Amino acid sequence: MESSSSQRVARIAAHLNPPNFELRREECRAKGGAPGFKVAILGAAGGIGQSLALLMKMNPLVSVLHLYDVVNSPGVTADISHMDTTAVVMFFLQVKEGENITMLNLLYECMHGLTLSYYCGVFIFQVRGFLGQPQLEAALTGMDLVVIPAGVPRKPGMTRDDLFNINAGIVRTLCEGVAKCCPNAVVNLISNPVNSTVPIAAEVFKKAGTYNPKRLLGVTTLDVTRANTFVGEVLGLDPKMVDVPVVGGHAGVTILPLLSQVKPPCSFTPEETEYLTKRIQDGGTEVVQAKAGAGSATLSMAYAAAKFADACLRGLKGDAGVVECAFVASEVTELPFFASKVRLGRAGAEEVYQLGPLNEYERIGLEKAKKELAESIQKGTNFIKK
Ligand SMILES: NC(=O)C1=CN([C@@H]2O[C@H](COP(=O)(O)OP(=O)(O)OC[C@H]3O[C@@H](n4cnc5c(N)ncnc54)[C@H](O)[C@@H]3O)[C@@H](O)[C@H]2O)C=CC1
Ligand SMILES: O=C([O-])CC(=O)C(=O)O
Repeated sequence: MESSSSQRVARIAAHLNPPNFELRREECRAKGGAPGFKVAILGAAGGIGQSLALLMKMNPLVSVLHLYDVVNSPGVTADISHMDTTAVVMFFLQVKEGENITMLNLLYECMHGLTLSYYCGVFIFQVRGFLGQPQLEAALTGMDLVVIPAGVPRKPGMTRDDLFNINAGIVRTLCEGVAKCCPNAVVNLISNPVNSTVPIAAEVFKKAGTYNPKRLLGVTTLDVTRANTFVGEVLGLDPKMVDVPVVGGHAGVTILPLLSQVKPPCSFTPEETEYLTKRIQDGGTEVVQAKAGAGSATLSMAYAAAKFADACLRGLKGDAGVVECAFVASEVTELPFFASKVRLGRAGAEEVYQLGPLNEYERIGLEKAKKELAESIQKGTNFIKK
């Protein structure tokens, strides 16, 4: 029989390593085997990258965050690293066989006045910064998830395709790094034009012999968050309650909201359908014009990217039923890539869902979307192949 709770804790602590109140620095480090995923953001000092880094720093599924950019990443890293979020606390008990000590006993005793660190390993969230091409490999090595918002944004009057000439080369270089240093990582590609940059990434990975279509996902979540918001406004519902599938791609008419499949089930007048479809398709342009030369959506995009990255991590962790729209390798249409709902799991995009029944308005929209998508996909593929 234990004479008192504190004696018992002292006895447990004698079995721990280190057996004192001080945590050694190396024991505070998130490392192989520590809980949580390793995530890199490439383009982390940009408009999207900075806010996304902040949101990922708050995600309890992440234990290591690498921030890479060609400019300013040390400053962003120093700044983000001072956030006191997410020390993932994990018990590493070394209780002798037959000691019959449960977690509940321990928690109870913690609550009775002894410091938690006395018998816990604390894996502190790490943020590390990487600057410029020579540090790309270090930034990528060992990552589970790589999120790529690197590249130039639109100015008023430009299409996303106008960004191709600059962003195609940036995406190629970064994906070559992924193929070399973390070929099994899940990649979330944000850089525009997504309809072409995803095919570019696929060709880079094929060339390197590392292509796994389940692990390459173009991020179209912002189209969904816009659709949920605008539909919520029309219906007078909290957007959190609304689920609008948005399929196709991520530019103009390739963005196809399926308003006939909105949850909760509802109907729209032809005028509402026309208004909502146009507003969702032109959501990016609406922000570009409002920013008047200062870039495109960054805050809502960082929110959407963080939401999508979290879904990917929950899938990797083994959570069931994680479903999001994304632009992926697909057999849903005759095109090699298409955005639709996908189920995220340990393998990445484990299942790509069919579109379901479309109404006449959506069938016409689908044909327009496929025509433009085919050209954008071919352009991306040719950039690497030719
Ligand atoms: N998929 C989507 O739904 C959305 C995509 N975007 C796209 O995301 C991209 C980034 O947008 P913003 O963050 O607003 O632009 P930004 O200009 O604010 O930031 C881009 C960052 O990328 C960095 N960068 C440039 N070349 C790089 C390289 N070779 N390696 C690493 N980093 C590099 C820049 O230094 C900069 O910090 C744009 O292409 C934009 O069109 C934007 C909104 C939504
Ligand atoms: O419109 C842009 O250029 C940025 C973007 O992709 C979006 O906001 O959906």
